[in-house]
Amino acid sequence: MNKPVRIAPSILSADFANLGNEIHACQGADLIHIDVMDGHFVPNITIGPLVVSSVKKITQTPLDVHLMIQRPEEYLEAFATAGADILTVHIEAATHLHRVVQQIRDLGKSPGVSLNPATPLCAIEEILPELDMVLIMSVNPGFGGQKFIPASLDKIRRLRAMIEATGKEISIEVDGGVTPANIAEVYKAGADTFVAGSAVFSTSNYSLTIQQMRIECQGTQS
Ligand SMILES: O=C(CO)[C@H](O)[C@H](O)COP(=O)(O)O
Ligand SMILES: [Fe+2]
Repeated sequence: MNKPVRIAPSILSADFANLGNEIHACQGADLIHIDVMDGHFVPNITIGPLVVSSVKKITQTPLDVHLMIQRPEEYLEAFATAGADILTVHIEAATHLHRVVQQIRDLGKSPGVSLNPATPLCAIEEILPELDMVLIMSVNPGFGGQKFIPASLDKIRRLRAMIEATGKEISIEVDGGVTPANIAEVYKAGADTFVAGSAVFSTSNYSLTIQQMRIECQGTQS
């Protein structure tokens, strides 16, 4: 069976002064990816729950909230109330990861765990069966518009094998430097969910770019 394809435009690269229209122009997106940065875990500050709740009011597309923050447990409820559908925390930022994942479930949200490029897959071995999604960072988190780190492909392949061994359906999301030119390779490696910030928002027709990225993946299916 062919793997599903989910395209998640990252609003980090959108025009924040025109955010509602920017999101509406992403017709065909499966998720809206929202990058939350605290200036501590990563060297940048972006969006809080207030913006998430405004976004929630103007779109029915599920919100994929990527928390690049220290002490994520202190903010989960605020982001859940604001309208996040998926809440992804970084393994490097959560000391009691099992408890954090449980908290996300208890809030009725879908839990994801993200790994920085230098974090080995063995770090998620124990928690993997509890997750709905693993987010592989294919750049160092903090900024949009960076180049895809090629070693991420092998990491995705190895993660797909780990997931198959659990017998569960767990998504692999890839974030950073994904473009129409490399998405097919990332899909073939085993990913099913693709964040695209600059690759979407630097084009004149976001919807068409999203469609093109999906077609690139489907072209690899037999
Ligand atoms: O989490 C992120 C950065 O930390 C962003 O989601 C990511 O960088 C998307 O931007 P681009 O597609 O331009 O690389
Ligand atoms: Fe992200």
